Amino acid sequence: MNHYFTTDDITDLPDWLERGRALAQDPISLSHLGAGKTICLLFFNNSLRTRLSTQKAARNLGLEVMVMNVGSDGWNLEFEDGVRMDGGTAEHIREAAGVVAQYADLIGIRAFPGLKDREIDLQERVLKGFMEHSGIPVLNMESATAHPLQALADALTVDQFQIASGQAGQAIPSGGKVPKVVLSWAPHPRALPHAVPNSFLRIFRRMPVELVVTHPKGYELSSWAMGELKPTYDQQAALKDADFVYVKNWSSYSDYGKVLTEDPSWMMTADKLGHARFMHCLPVRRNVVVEDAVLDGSQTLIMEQAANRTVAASLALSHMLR
Ligand SMILES: NCCC[C@H](NC(=O)CCC(=O)O)C(=O)O
Ligand SMILES: NC(=O)OP(=O)(O)O
Repeated sequence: MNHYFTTDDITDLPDWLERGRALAQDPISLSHLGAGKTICLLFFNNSLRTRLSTQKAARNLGLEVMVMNVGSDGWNLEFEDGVRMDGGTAEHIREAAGVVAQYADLIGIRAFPGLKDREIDLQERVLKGFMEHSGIPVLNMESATAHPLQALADALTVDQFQIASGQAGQAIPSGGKVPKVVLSWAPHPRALPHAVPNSFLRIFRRMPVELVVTHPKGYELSSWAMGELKPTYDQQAALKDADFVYVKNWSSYSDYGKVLTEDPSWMMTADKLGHARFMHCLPVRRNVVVEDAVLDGSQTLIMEQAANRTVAASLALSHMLR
């Protein structure tokens, strides 16, 4: 069963990037793949980009699309086995997943973490419940721990801008030096998940880049995300000679789900960015995470990232359909 749950489901990343470049040029070249099949997209949380780009990609592949805001319009789901359901949950994941599979050939799911209980969030009960009980391929549209569609779009974007500097598909500029990519934490008033930085690091650890992570103390990410990487707590030092700066807030992982600081000195500014390209997954809070001058300036890649979300979804769906 070909799920797309994390970027680890990509076995040959250079091949995916190459096929992504072709799909960006000719988005309907695989329109036969999904003919006669249906995908059901289930949203437990808000979305703009994921919802629209996944629908667009599905249609480009010839799929029929059904979308449901299951968080607000569906029944409250039970995930525990063997319980007496006389409380707040009306339907068990076993029936819900099996029923969706009666109407669809593929399922896409967005289900954010509660950010209250780390062990529960790490279980990925929604995504794994659908993977276990539906019997059909499942697409992760941002779960508790991973956002593999965003990360693939980000990898495609860096790859694309290295092509622009003359080294097609290598992500290596002509001088032979690999690009320096910096993930920089930013302040935010709310507690946000770890899915975006986790998947960003999981995929960029496999790219031919120099990867640097910077954040305040207390915001260390999991060893699953970081691997051998060590964070630097000095943002200015981290940003020196950067080629791509990826800005994102996340809440504490060790003091789980807490906002430890909103220190505005971590906000990205045009001055700090220097000559680097700016990246963010969006949605972004202006003048909290990043100042207007960066978002409205010429070094931003946010629209290219958003465009590549359709390419990423096409790659993931074609993997699932094969
Ligand atoms: N899908 C992209 C990011 C989604 C989510 N951001 C948010 O919820 C921001 C909401 C706000 O700014 O209030 C996150 O960080 O994982
Ligand atoms: N970047 C992203 O996933 O955006 P949405 O939350 O709007 O889908």
